[in-house]
Amino acid sequence: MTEPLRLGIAGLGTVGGGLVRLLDAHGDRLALRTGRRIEIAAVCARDKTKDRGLGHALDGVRWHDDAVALARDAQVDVLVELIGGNGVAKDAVEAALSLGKPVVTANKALLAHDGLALARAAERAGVALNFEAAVAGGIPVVKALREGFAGNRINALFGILNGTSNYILTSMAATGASFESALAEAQALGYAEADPSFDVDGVDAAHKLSLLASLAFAAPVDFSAVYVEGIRRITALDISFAHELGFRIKILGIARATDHGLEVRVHPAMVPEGTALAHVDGVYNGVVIEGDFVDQMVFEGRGAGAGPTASAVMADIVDIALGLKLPLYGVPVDRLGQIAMASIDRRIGACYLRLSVVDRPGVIADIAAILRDEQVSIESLLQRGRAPGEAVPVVIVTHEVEEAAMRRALARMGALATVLEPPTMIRIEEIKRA
Ligand SMILES: NC(=O)C1=CN([C@@H]2O[C@H](COP(=O)(O)OP(=O)(O)OC[C@H]3O[C@@H](n4cnc5c(N)ncnc54)[C@H](O)[C@@H]3O)[C@@H](O)[C@H]2O)C=CC1
Ligand SMILES: N[C@@H](CC=O)C(=O)O
Ligand code: NA
Repeated sequence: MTEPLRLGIAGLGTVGGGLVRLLDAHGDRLALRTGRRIEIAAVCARDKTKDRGLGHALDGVRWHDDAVALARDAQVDVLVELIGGNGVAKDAVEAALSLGKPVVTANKALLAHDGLALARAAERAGVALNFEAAVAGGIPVVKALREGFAGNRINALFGILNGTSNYILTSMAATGASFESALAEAQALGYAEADPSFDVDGVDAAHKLSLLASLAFAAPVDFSAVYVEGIRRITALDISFAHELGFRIKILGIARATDHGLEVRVHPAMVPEGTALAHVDGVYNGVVIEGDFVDQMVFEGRGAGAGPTASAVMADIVDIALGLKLPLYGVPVDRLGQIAMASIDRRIGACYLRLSVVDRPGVIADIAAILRDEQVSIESLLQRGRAPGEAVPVVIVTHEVEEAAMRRALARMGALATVLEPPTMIRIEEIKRA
């Protein structure tokens, strides 16, 4: 057996703790697989005294209070960054790369903002910067895109990329849980980000989507170019109407090459019931990738949580132990292309609209007139209940419409005195086969 591979683990929370447990359980198996013992040389976290329930797994392991000092520790061969965010995590990753040490990270926020510079630093140092855990948790989707799909031009990829928001939407639909209580459960299970608004506002999914799109299209996709909308405005009423109309509400990340550029968007969507993604529930993520030769492939698995995320982190460590080293975005930074982004205004697709209107003759006629003026064609209209003079919900499903026209119509409908709240619009995504 050759020299051990000595890890420095920065962060001992959900993922770091999971990794320690995984190595404790599978150290022998991993040594057989890689021909090297994978050992923890040093760790770093905020609170040295905290009981993390890790038994004796960290006995004799050196402790650092500072993640950069951990990265620089001469006994550390690989930095495993599991702190998160763009502060000390970034400093530690940069410190490791500058010393020619490979890095494994689960930090999508860091890579979505600084991935290009860090990819350059890793290439300069001639080491790997692996991030399988950063996207779709335990699903090996980075590996799939970087290796398995290498022979394809990718036409589109889309899916459910955030476990916490999927958990919330699923709980609201299945048990009638409130948004707040479902979020609290997801937090208690270790699924949520340190700032859970990243989960519920679509930011985390957008971080992940920008990474997947960069890999898929071999061009850096700036996170700020991603259109982002979260799930806060989704109500139990929308969920129930969705079911009635044959849909499930999911928050999707979509990256698709179109004639007017690359669409990269994250938003709640009505997903047809007969598709695989409609049944990806709870903390599970689902990713669909369309390659020109391989056609469509669907991946499903746990997108968050200690075990699945640690599994992805360990897969990256094993690659390093085996000497596998691939560029962050699949191709070296100086061979990456440029790609024009399509504005969300150019999206063409059907929409679900829900309006809270005064139950009074003529209201629907006013709404229909606006839709006619903006050339929005109605597929169906549903009014539930009867409450003369009071508020009632009206649901409209449109035919395909350009986003810009839909928005103009929404603004005009929202301005009607008889429309009592800003209208809700949820895009209907016609997903072929998957
Ligand atoms: N929890 C999950 O299911 C998943 C998390 N991730 C990513 O993994 C990373 C870690 O996430 P979690 O384990 O959930 O977070 P966590 O909050 O459970 O753990 C963070 C750890 O970092 C330590 N830490 C925080 N600030 C520090 C500092 N300034 N110096 C040293 N240590 C510090 C904390 O003490 C804690 O041990 C994040 O980048 C997150 O986005 C990725 C996939 C799934
Ligand atoms: N907070 C994230 C964790 C994994 O990336 C999620 O809920 O998906
Ligand atoms: Na993954």
